[in-house]
Amino acid sequence: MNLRHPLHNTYAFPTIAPSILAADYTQLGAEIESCTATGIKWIHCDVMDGHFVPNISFGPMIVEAARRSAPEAFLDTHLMIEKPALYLEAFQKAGADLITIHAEADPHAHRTLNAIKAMGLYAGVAINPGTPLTQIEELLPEVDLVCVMSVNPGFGGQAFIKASIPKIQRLAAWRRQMGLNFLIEIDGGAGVDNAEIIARAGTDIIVCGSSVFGAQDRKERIQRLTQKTIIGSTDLA
Ligand SMILES: O=C(CO)[C@@H](O)[C@H](O)COP(=O)(O)O
Repeated sequence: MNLRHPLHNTYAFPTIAPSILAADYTQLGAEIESCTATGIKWIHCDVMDGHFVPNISFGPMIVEAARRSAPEAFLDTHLMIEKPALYLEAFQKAGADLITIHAEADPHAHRTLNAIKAMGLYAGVAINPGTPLTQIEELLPEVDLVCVMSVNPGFGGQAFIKASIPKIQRLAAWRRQMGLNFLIEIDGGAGVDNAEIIARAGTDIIVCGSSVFGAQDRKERIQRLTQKTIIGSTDLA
């Protein structure tokens, strides 16, 4: 039996989470509003430091701008940075609801995850495509969310790594066997062509960057993505 995370009381899963990494920053507010106007309730913020990943994106100032653009949205803040513990307070002040750290970036991930929860935020752990699930086994009882990277982190618009599907299926099986309720997120290369199979694997949150922000007709794209996830999760039930 699947245990329900408390966030199920507020959000319908599976959900699409647009990643603002792919947004047009000359009009970030309008970009975010084009998603929330279509019913999107989760916004994914990809923070990159140029050390943990070979690219620099943005920091707390943009997360804070996203918060002002979407006061009601759930701000899912994915830290692809070294020493994440140093920046928790800055992202909390910026308005993050959930902070995800990378298992590979923090030798004290257990302590950092508990520090996030002690701030009253939700805590997530992410793993790269080359990182086995066994590396986070001991962290699973501590987290609200596991983010399975389906591309090597650092850039939007990359091809989906298919081995992420059996990885999600194994993680969903562990969740059942361990009696845990963490949410499962996939990040990278998701779109209309694979949203259904991703949802069918047991994914709760499907991060979509270029698929959403690359679409001229934002509403139509979000509706199609949502439809695909519903079909996939219905098969699951
Ligand atoms: O986080 C990353 C890369 O590190 C990206 O995967 C984006 O969050 C999603 O972008 P698309 O792959 O959907 O363009």
